[in-house]
Amino acid sequence: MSMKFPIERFRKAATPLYYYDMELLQQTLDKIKGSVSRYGFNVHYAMKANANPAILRRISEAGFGADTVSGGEIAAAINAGFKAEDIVFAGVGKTDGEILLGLREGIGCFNVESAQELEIIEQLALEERKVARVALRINPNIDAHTHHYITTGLEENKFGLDISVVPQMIQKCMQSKALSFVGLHFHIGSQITTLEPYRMLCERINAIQNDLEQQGMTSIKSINVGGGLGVDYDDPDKHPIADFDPYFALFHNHLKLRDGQQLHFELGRAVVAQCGSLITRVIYVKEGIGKRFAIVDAGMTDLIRPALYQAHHKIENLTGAGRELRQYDVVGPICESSDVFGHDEMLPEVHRGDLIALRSAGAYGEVMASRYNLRSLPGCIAE
Ligand SMILES: Cc1ncc(COP(=O)(O)O)c(C=O)c1O
Ligand SMILES: N[C@@H](CCCC[NH3+])C(=O)O
Repeated sequence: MSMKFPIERFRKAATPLYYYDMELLQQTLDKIKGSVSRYGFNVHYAMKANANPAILRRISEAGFGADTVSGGEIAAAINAGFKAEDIVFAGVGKTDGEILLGLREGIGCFNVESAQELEIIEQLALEERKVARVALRINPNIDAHTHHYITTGLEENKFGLDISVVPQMIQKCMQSKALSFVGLHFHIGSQITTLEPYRMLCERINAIQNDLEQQGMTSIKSINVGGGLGVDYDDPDKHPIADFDPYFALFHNHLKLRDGQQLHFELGRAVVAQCGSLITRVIYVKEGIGKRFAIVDAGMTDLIRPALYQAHHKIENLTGAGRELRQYDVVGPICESSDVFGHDEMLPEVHRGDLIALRSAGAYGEVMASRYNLRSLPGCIAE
């Protein structure tokens, strides 16, 4: 069964717009909370996936923390009601200004990605007379078997620290009055659709913990395993809520947490992807040579995932019920040949003015929109 869309609202609205089904978001949040509370785990929502204020507020009200990657995200998280101590801050290139913001707001943790970054955080914390809580992000060299552009835990990737430098960085934290070491951070990639990479991650973390303990380092209070759980882009109505139970159970079963150690997750896509759709209007239908194009008013500026990762979002003609199926390339108005949402899509005959939904667009959709071609940013209905 397809999602129920408020089509009459869309008819009156300017398009393109992002539509968020807030009830589905709430059900997803309830499901995650039920699932993690069984094990006492924590979730920091990776707000890079979607920082729409209505979405952020709903997620903060549900009691999640926030995983941020910029000063802008820290500020937006605080505005949306996330408590500073529940905010973690990752990223390979934190600027001095962003670190200062994190220190002054008193965020929960800096996920540190290089030895030089640790030096700078220490120096700035000393100047500010603050203690920075830090976790070290380790690159576990695990293949997440996902798109090349969104794998993050391989040695060739820029993210995280090589394990060889971690003991001396923990020592540095122990010796500094401005640094407080809280734990280890990992994140292996995004849109991961099998649990095997996570099982490997658990084994890797178990080995790392054993090694560090043998070197006398026993003060790891928290383990953060990042996010990455994938969603079903092919059939969003079959799986409107991702398979959270086996995912959390895997960590419960395979990760050897020490007494009192906390486990954190940083899920983004699996929280918000399915509640969002990009709604666009057909401007023209054009007969090409051996092709028929449905030219819509949304483009790669509104949803860049197809152009950037060859991703496919399910396409539905919301206003074509009862019409015969015909084949279309669904394309946007941008002056780029990659501005294509779908090739050879079978859709109920498309007419000018029809409303089209690009499904599963709640994650890395609106937040990645740009003004290329000096277009306006897409609108939004969240209800
Ligand atoms: C450090 C970190 N944590 C969490 C996430 C969230 O990933 P996802 O949206 O795939 O759950 C990302 C993005 O890949 C990330 O870079
Ligand atoms: N933006 C990507 C995911 C990147 C995740 C951030 N590390 C996507 O749309 O799939």
